[in-house]
Amino acid sequence: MAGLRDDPVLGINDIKREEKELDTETEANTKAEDKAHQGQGERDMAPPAGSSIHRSGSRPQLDLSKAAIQGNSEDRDPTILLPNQSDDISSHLALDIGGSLIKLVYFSRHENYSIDDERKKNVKERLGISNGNRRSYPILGGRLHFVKFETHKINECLDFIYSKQLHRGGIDSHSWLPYAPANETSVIKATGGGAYKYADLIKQRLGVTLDKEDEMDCLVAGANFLLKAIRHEAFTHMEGQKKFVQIDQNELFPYLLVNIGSGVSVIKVDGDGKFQRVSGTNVGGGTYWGLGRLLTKCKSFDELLELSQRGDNRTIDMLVGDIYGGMDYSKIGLSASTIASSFGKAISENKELEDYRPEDISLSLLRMISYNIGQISYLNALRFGLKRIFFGGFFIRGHAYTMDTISFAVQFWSQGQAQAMFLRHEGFLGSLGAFMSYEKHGLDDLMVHQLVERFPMGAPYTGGKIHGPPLGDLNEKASKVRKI
Ligand SMILES: Nc1ncnc2c1ncn2[C@@H]1O[C@H](COP(=O)(O)OP(=O)(O)O)[C@@H](O)[C@H]1O
Ligand SMILES: CC(C)(COP(=O)(O)O)[C@@H](O)C(=O)NCCC(=O)O
Repeated sequence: MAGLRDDPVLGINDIKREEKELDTETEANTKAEDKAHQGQGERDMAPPAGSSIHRSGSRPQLDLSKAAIQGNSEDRDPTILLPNQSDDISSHLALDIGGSLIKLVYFSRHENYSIDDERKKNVKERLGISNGNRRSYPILGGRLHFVKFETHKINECLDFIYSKQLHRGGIDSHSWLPYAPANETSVIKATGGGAYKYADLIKQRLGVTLDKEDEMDCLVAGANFLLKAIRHEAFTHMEGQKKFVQIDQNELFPYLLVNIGSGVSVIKVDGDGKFQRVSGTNVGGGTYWGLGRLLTKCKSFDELLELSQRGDNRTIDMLVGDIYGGMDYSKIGLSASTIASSFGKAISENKELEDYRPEDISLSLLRMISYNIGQISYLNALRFGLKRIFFGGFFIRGHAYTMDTISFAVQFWSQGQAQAMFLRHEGFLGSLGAFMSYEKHGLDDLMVHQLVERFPMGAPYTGGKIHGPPLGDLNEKASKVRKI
């Protein structure tokens, strides 16, 4: 094939030979993929080669069949592979502009797309195989990427979008989609309050209009997509142990979704598009970061979280034992180590304000807010008789102590009847929902049992390391409560 790359003018025999090669390569790729699945012991879950979800009409669509997380089980905000994606979707980008963070989801074609592929595309087009706006040959996969920026640094986010030309369908979209109308991507989907607040700025900087989607609709759509379509998305986290949970699609609803962003929304989800926001609290992620910054002078959220890992909250929090002379208050099920009053010990007359360590303050604050949210969540689950509570939002930050505290509160108050679960794409529910809203991507058509996970099945589910004092012996405390 020497010289082909340099010489775009091909003879008909070259074109036919190219065409044959293309088909052979496609077949080989399919086989290789099937083999890879077999190697993971997941052959039974893979659909027959070439099968994909039902698609109607001739508009390019997102193909979620075989959608899977890329990377190992501990990766943060992992990329989602779409191995069967064959259409080059123009809806490349969606935004969730929240009170604290901007979340981006964007689609890219498979990285291996190369000049070779461009050559094959030309061949197809010359042969007249191209089918209007729909290609009739696979582009062999794509990816969903997840990126976030701080909302107050929105200009950095816009620079990023511009540098990758995401608002115009990606950096190489013009060579790829020569037939796409120039204004096709001039509207991008956006949700969150910032979709209203920053609409003018975005129009000014990128020349695009935001098509605004309701934040709650998007949160629910994003959560349902992840819970139905992505294996190893949801997990429990107790005493430092992370365990993935496989959710039977038929038993998913109803569930409680608690999104801990700047503030907290509590949503009862009954189905796709069927939900009710049943509660909320203004004591959320913004409270931890805002109050934490005031009290510790930390420069970043992560610095505040790191501080908490070296903290001991017992110097700040008033424990039951502090009040009861070191004893449990067993009659009402409280051990001596239970926090009786968050920050209650910071009133000591023997200490100056400077004597309270930022590390301890950060941990007290983290425990107070996480525990409180866990408790409110449990009460709402109880209100509606729900057993499963999924937590999303970037307050969680994949942080082991935060998740353990929330789980502890749910477990303790429900006496083990309700379960807290977390999502690997915790903070991207809204942006995913906005992305999905470009089209009805046919979630109902998805044969979820056919979806496969790409990281090795044998990956250890170790969970994050716990820093800080133990939360307490849950079994001991719970049994005490039951005795009352
Ligand atoms: N880098 C960060 N900067 C600011 N807040 C962060 C960061 N990482 C995690 N957080 C936490 O995430 C919260 C925002 O979560 P998010 O789900 O993005 O909500 P929102 O939509 O309100 O921005 C913050 O209030 C803070 O607690
Ligand atoms: C107003 C919000 C929906 C905005 O979402 P966010 O940017 O915090 O993710 C949220 O902050 C919230 O639900 N606050 C709690 C308000 C309340 O119920 O008291």
